[in-house]
Amino acid sequence: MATPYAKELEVAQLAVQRAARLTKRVFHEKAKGTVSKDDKSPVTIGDFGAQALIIAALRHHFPSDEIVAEEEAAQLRADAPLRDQIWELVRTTRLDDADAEAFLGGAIPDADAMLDLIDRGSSQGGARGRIWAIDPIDGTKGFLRGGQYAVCLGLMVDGDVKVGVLGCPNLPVDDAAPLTADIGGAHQTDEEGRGVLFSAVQGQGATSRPLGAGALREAKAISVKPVTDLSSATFCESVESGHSNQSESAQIAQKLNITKPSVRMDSQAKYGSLARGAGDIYLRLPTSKTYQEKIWDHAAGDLIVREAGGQVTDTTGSRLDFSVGRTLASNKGVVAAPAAIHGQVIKAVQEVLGLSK
Ligand SMILES: Nc1ncnc2c1ncn2[C@@H]1O[C@H](COP(=O)(O)O)[C@@H](O)[C@H]1OP(=O)(O)O
Ligand SMILES: [Mg+2]
Ligand SMILES: [Mg+2]
Ligand SMILES: [Mg+2]
Repeated sequence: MATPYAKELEVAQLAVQRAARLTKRVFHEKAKGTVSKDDKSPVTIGDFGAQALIIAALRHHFPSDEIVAEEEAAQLRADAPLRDQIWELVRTTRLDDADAEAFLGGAIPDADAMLDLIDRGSSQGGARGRIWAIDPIDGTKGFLRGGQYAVCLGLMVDGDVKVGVLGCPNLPVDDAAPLTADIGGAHQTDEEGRGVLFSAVQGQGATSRPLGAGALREAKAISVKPVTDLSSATFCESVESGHSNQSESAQIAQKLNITKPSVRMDSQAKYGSLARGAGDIYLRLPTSKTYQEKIWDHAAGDLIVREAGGQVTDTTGSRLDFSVGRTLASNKGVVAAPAAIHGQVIKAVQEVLGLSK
């Protein structure tokens, strides 16, 4: 019997790898074609281009699947120079391996087809059927700042995440590298030391491999690091204080007798770092009563950490619920940690947030 979701996994891994290749080209450009969206958050030509490439591959293999993606093409339809800049990027980005490129369905025919593909990400999500969640660049602020970012893709079936893939071009390849916020010293070029592809299928464990430019590279099984002494634990959180309450996380760390300062890192790279034991705890504490986390910001990371032996819940201790639409409308915040200590962490979170019963 074939391994469940083997094809979805392979398509997702190669699609993320190809999209990451496009984002790396933009990352090294001075001008990243940044425009601001109606919610004032930034988006670059890399976000749009990566979304087009990923959706092209998904449509080629799974044409009747639904897609929830962060970006939409409306702005591009009204801005021909921006559209053409993105089209040039998309047209010229492919995997080095001809078989892998053909497997993804080959080139997008023209700029209009590219716009239509970007707009295929408008599903409202929900609890029924096969729905992909795409964040083409998660951590756009990190991307613009020269920090960490991630190309994120997850597949939900009836609201339950079955496949998760994260492409993290700026994380060190070495799973054992200490967790640092910066992207490695100047000596580390892309090729030699950076770029990781994390993936997981429900019930089949989690892996990491070097992010390649062609066929998939050799994978290694990964797992969270068992924490014996909490006081030496490393906890990570957003760089952006607007995305997570950093004073509350400091109080929680104090309650847990954690002495090391937090590692502040952009994007779902934090989930990947936990899954391979580089970080121990991820705290994402609400900064507003109304903000609802997007499903594309968490689907892949949630599965990868849990398949690596971690536990991921919101601040009340409930699992993240991906079945209620484009957002995690029934959750507040995120707490991720090795399963053995998650209960202790949640207790401290609830005491500090005043949620304890
Ligand atoms: N108030 C908020 N609370 C939590 N996450 C937020 C908030 N505002 C934006 N985000 C999202 O945080 C994600 C990045 O997470 P991190 O800070 O850990 O890198 C982005 O996808 C960003 O969405 P957006 O793309 O709309 O800005
Ligand atoms: Mg965004
Ligand atoms: Mg995001
Ligand atoms: Mg994004």
